[in-house]
Amino acid sequence: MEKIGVIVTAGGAGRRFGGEKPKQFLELSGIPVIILTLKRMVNLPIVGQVVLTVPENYVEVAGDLLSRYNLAGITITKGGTTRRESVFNGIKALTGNFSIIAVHDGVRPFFPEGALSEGVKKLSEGYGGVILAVPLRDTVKEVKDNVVISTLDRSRLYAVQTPQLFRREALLKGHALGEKQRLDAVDDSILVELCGERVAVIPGDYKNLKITWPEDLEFAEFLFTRYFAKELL
Ligand SMILES: Nc1ccn([C@@H]2O[C@H](COP(=O)(O)OP(=O)(O)OP(=O)(O)O)[C@@H](O)[C@H]2O)c(=O)n1
Ligand SMILES: C[C@](O)(CO)[C@H](O)COP(=O)(O)O
Repeated sequence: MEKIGVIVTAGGAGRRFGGEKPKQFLELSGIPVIILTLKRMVNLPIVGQVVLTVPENYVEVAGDLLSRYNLAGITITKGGTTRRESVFNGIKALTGNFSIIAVHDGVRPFFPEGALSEGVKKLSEGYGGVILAVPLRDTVKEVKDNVVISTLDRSRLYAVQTPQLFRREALLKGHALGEKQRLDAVDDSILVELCGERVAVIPGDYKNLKITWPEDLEFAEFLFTRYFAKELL
């Protein structure tokens, strides 16, 4: 099986979450979120190398955490001001010459276990990238000044998740464009899309929560206890 390079990006400040410590270092049942994400990632047979990005002033903290939780072989690098810059730093820190690179949010500890292998399978059909997404479950309306403009066709609307997998050249091309135009990209897929690459969607999971707002941590605690504690404790 061909191994892939993985960037776990955790270089953000967590402004929407708020608080002193970036959300990736907060704990679920006593274990830092970023450690849970890495623990579920590093031992997957498909993973050849993991690069972790963290805010510059957390590089040492992250190193100590990896030692404390016996997570060996992970390269730590400093993040950037934006997610795009952090991932770009991560790409530069990958030492293996992987033809497929996955990017994953450090604050999504509950990604589906088979996501990377499913993504690799889908990429082999000739796509530049593969992303995880789930169909929107709610009715969605466009609203302006508290008045409904329209009701959208939700059958075409998906909520996007990570991991996202890319052919190396497609990701490099996307990030080169992002650097050149100083784009503030919400994900890596958009950079690859802008280069004209086709990006496929495979099923994500509603449990693949991104910890963004304070109440997400409470929900994550529930998900952890209910579904993941057995695997991780
Ligand atoms: N400069 C940044 C910004 C974000 N991220 C990472 O990208 C993922 C998803 O981003 P988001 O939830 O937006 O994180 P933050 O930027 O930390 O949050 P906020 O936008 O609320 O400040 C997180 O794992 C976050 O750490 C990153 O590596 N570098
Ligand atoms: C890639 C991503 O996780 C897609 O959900 C991204 O980080 C989302 O950022 P958002 O600004 O919180 O939507």
